[in-house]
Amino acid sequence: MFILVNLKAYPCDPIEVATAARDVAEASGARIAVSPQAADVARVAETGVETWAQHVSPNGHGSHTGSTLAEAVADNGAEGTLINHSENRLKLADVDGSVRAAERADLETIVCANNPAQVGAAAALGPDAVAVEPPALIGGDVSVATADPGIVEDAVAAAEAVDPAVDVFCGAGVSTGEDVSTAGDLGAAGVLLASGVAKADDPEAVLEDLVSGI
Ligand SMILES: O=C(CO)COP(=O)(O)O
Repeated sequence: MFILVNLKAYPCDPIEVATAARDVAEASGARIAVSPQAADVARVAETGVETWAQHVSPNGHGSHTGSTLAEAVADNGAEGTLINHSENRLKLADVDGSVRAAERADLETIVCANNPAQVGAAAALGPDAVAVEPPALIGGDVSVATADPGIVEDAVAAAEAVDPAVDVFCGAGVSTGEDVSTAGDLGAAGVLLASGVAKADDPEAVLEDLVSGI
């Protein structure tokens, strides 16, 4: 199970979380990545933790003010990127463009989706993985795998029907090792989470609990 910690725009210290994630990954052998804001990608990557962007633009170099180029985040140490997070939704053509831009920059890709139908559409675009995150459960206390196990199973089936090579992640409300374990039992290859770590008083303790469920 891959654990990806999305720091969103939370007011946490990205270096504290990155350092904790690096240490827990090294000690446990688990794959843990941290996804900071674009401005923090370089210094998070410098800690040695696997670093992901939260978004990349569909365009390449040129007259595109406000872009987050896949090439730029890759040059600054990112190894992958989220695309189409529920809080940063794109048009279908731009999801495709962002996946292609990430591929050109050798970034791994996870395309987020709200429901199994969108998972199928996202899988058709050929990312490395898709993630189902029901918006109503994001930021809540109950894990998607507990609150709505059927949505995870249906997402796994939807991706499998389109492209069995595309992994399926789930996210929303994940905060414990038991949540990780339950997600794995439903067929998820990993979890996305944010508030459980970004808002924690002791992010390292939360991460240690999370990897206990792998
Ligand atoms: O959106 C999420 C991860 O990308 C999930 O957020 P929470 O873990 O805060 O529910």
